[in-house]
Amino acid sequence: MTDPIALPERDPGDIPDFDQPRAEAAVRELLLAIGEDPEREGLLETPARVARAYAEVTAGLRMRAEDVLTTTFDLGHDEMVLVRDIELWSMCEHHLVPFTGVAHVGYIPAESGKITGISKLARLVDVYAQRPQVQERLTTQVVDALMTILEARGAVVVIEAEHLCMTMRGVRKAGARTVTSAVRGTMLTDRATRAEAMALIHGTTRR
Ligand SMILES: Nc1nc2c(ncn2[C@@H]2O[C@H](COP(=O)(O)OP(=O)(O)OP(=O)(O)O)[C@@H](O)[C@H]2O)c(=O)[nH]1
Ligand SMILES: [Zn+2]
Repeated sequence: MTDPIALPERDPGDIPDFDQPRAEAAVRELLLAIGEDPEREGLLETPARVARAYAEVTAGLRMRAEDVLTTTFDLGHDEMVLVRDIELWSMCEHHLVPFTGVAHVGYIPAESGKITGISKLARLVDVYAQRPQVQERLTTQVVDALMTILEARGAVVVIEAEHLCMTMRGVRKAGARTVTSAVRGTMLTDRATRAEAMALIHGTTRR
């Protein structure tokens, strides 16, 4: 059985284009299944709208991490870079409802000092967030991309998110936040570095 967390990365080239008519037909079916009338005025455009919304929130399936981490500079900077509180919207693959929160993404550049633009770290989060996901996989995919594509010496990703499948339905526990973290390379092996990253993430060095 394949490990549901460590899903093998699919090449976006192997993923068919978003099938708008098929998605519209499925939404229409869902409306019928819940006992609604897809022909009533307010719902006439709904299948097309919902389909477009799904295309948007799953756009990451057709994107490659290496295509967003393109801009790299050789600044000779080899100290930690960390972007905190990157807003995040993703979709839980179990219920297809959103989970939302923040990602904190940090890395220690390669010795060559190869770094990327800070906005690219936020784009990287979106590449993996805009797909049906589980939070654990999202976390490890982002950290592994930093290690392989930027050849970072170390990397850390912490995600704090609220899952609507836990708040709007099911167990209905509003406010519960799930925290996941993934740590690689020197961030894992060097205690001081790791402590520095965690202090930055938790904002204890802010003042
Ligand atoms: N580990 C993990 N679990 C998740 C994530 N998103 C949703 N889940 C959980 O996936 C589980 C699916 O469990 P099931 O028992 O099959 O589904 P369910 O009957 O709808 O479960 P309830 O949500 O408890 O009502 C639930 O416990 C969800 O809370 C995630 O990102 N990571
Ligand atoms: Zn869910």
